[in-house]
This record gives sequence, structure tokens and C-alpha cells, in this order.
Amino acid sequence: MGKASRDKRDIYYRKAKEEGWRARSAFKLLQIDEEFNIFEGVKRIVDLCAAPGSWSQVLSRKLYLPGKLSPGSSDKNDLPLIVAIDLQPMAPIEGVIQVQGDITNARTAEVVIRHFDGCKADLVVCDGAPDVTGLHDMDEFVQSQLILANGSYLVMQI
Ligand SMILES: C[S@@+](CC[C@H](N)C(=O)[O-])C[C@H]1O[C@@H](n2cnc3c(N)ncnc32)[C@H](O)[C@@H]1O
Repeated sequence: MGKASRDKRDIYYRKAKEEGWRARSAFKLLQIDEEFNIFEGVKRIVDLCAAPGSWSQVLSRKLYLPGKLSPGSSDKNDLPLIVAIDLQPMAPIEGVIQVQGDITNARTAEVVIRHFDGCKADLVVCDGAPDVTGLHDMDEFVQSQLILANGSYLVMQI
């Protein structure tokens, strides 16, 4: 069986199509949130290695849109700030600021922090497999040092 037909039989592939997610990996982040409640109270969020954007869609639907659409919310400053980074461009997603760049470059972190007005992130998610040293503890430490605030969450693929 070819890869295309295998994909079409996959339950998450079909569900992603039906629900309008750009990739079935959206369900990974939704399940992580169900288990660990990672979205509670977060205001500044970074999605590393974001393209084509299904995790950013989850962040938009779970964090940005409910705030924007809630009847009492008139203050734009209360809405969460979501920044998505990838080497590749991706189609726009409501409430998501896109930065095209390399996540291992300190300048990219500076751009993100500028979007956060000098503050660091409350939540960083990363679904990519970037070129790293291969020493997991060190890679995780270096990436977390770039943009994480104290007491924040880091969700990443290793
Ligand atoms: C598995 S895809 C991410 C899927 C995404 N989370 C989603 O849900 O749509 C991995 C992405 O990592 C990006 N990537 C790999 N190395 C990178 C780097 N050094 N900086 C930025 N993005 C990178 C690739 O361009 C690719 O789009």
C-alpha cells in the first residue's frame, strides 16, 4: 500500500481533514493539554518549528479566539500573544504572529522577545527536529535559556 492510501486510512488524518487542522499532529498538542493542562493562564506563547501550522492553529483556537470572541472582552491587551517560528513561510492564522527564521539563532529569540515587549514566554512548544548537538539535556537547556521565563512550560519533541 502506498503512503498516500495509508495516510487516508489513518483515523487522525481523516479527523484532521474534517476539523480543518493543517496536520494531524494537532491532536498531539490537544492530548498533551488534556493531560497536563498546559494552556491555563498562559499569555505569551511560542511555537517553534511551526509550519505548516497545526500547533499554531491549536494555540489560536484554544487561547486567542475564545478571548477575542468572549462578550466581555474589549481590551486587546488581554489577548494572548502567540509567536510562531519556522524556516518556511506558512499561511496566516488568526492571532498568530509569524516569524520566518532559524530557532537555533539567538537573533530569532530576540525578535520573539521584542514581540513580547521584553518579557519572556510562559509556554514554548516545539514539534520540530532541528539540527542540534544530539545531547538532549544540553539542547533542551540551551533552547529553554533563549526564551523561557521562570515557572513556564516547555513542550518539545526530542
Ligand atoms: C514536523 S514539522 C512541524 C509541524 C508543526 N508543528 C505543525 O503542527 O504543523 C517540523 C518543522 O520544523 C521546521 N524546522 C526545522 N529546523 C528548524 C530550525 N532550525 N528553525 C526553524 N524551523 C525549523 C521545518 O521547517 C518544519 O516545518
